[in-house]
Amino acid sequence: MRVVLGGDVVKKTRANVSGGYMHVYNGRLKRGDKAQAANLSARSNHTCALSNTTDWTPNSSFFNMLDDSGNDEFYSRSMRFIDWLKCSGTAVSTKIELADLRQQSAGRGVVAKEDIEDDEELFSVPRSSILTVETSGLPEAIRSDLQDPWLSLILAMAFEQQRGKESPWKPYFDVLPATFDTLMYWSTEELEYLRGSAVADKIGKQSADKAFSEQLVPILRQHEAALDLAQLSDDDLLTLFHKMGSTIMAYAFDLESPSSQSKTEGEDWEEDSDAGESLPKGMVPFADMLNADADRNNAKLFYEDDKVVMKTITAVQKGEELFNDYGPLPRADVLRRYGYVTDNYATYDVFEVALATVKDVTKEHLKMAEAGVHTRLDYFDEQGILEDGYDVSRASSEDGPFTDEFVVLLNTLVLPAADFDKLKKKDKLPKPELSEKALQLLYHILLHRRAMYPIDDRDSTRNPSGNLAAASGTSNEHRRNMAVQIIRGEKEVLQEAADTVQKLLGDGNKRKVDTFEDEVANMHLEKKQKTW
Ligand SMILES: C[S@@+](CC[C@H](N)C(=O)[O-])C[C@H]1O[C@@H](n2cnc3c(N)ncnc32)[C@H](O)[C@@H]1O
Repeated sequence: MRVVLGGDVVKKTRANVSGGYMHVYNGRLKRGDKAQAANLSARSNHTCALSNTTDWTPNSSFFNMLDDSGNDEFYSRSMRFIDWLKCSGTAVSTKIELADLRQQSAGRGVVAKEDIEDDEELFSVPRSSILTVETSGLPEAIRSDLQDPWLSLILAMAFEQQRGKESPWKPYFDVLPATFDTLMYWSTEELEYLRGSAVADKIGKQSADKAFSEQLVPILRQHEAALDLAQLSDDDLLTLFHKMGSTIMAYAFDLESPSSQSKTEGEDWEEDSDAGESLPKGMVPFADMLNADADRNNAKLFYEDDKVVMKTITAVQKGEELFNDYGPLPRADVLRRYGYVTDNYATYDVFEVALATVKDVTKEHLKMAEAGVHTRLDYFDEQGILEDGYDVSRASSEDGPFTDEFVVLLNTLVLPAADFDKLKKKDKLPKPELSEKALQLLYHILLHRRAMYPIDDRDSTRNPSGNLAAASGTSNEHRRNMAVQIIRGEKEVLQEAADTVQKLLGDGNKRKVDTFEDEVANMHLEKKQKTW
């Protein structure tokens, strides 16, 4: 049995995708080596003249978003960025181009303009062009006050952004997002569209505010004379830090040393969610222009001593988009961290059963006293396997819908007292195969969990006044549509879990009504009647 101490368990992850906040700002990050980043010499300013290049001008086919007037701000920013990349030593294959994917609501992306073979180099970025705490101009006195890699990079980026034209990174900042659809930026009303999903509890805005206010702001106030940044009000600083944090979450990489990159694409490995937290983070210009779409991943970043190299990991045909790997994320997490949703991640959808729900249903269904439930949970905790919540996956997922930890917990909870005492004496746990009693308990947990979602999709998309949310085409409508997909996905997973349990129960399943949904509807009705 896999034992994980708290936190999300990421199964068969190809990139280390950690969760949580400070941890909110934790995105598509890979394993790294602190020493490597520390060895980087401070970055010299990019001073090369822009807009003088020949092969990356608007007339070249490298870039395909020409508009008639040539005045498109999106376009001109892209061109300045391309110029800047060249100045900073980034080498790009002639087989790819930065593309305008706004029509697909995907911003910029990278597309093959010729067939590309497997394992071909797409571009390389010198380590000195990666924006890190060390390569930024953040004064040494401030750097040395900061230990946390997230907070350090947030401050370094905020510092560079605030320098405006003085910053060597200006053309890069100009192609980074100014606004976000990540959950951090959803209003309370918009978050209501996600009612039932555990994702809304994972945003962590308050803990970020606390870390910014208690750690970053005081450091800046101490070094006021040295930084323009310190002239901002506390509120403006928090806004800027959130913007930088959200950018890092969706764009930054963990900086690996070549020796640490031993795991290969497609290899099965597991990582607990905190593994990437302490690694040095960096913004890798151009590598972060690749979008991602679940299993359509066809490129990967490789770490060499003095540069990072993006290579294909499969043959790519002309016209195809190049995709990086953000990991096997449920759509709720893709939305939370990256602010978009595509069907291709649906296969990774989960719903979470909070430990509190397990406790409540156990007490109700098994008529067990609070103390009895706690004795068992305490034992589970002593064994180091108690979690705040348990993810349930698609029935078709490789390891099945229920994790071993969840199964063992349920089996433990339903044991008769004498059997539990025996188990405890032997310092053992039940086998990870659901007993019949555990299946019955699980079915009730699923019913309760399902009742936490609105009875139909329209309920979650009504705003608090009961009206359907804003008109089509608005940002609010876009967010509502994304939320509907998340909630539908989670409800599907719930239905699949219920089907699995019913199947396993077989003849032992003497339900009052035929379907899971009917039982949930009855529960809703009973609840309503009780409140009348
Ligand atoms: C690393 S950046 C990729 C470059 C980005 N498209 C841009 O224009 O800056 C990650 C962001 O790209 C967008 N993105 C990535 N993959 C996407 C996809 N398959 N569909 C839509 N948007 C996507 C999301 O906004 C995400 O937060």
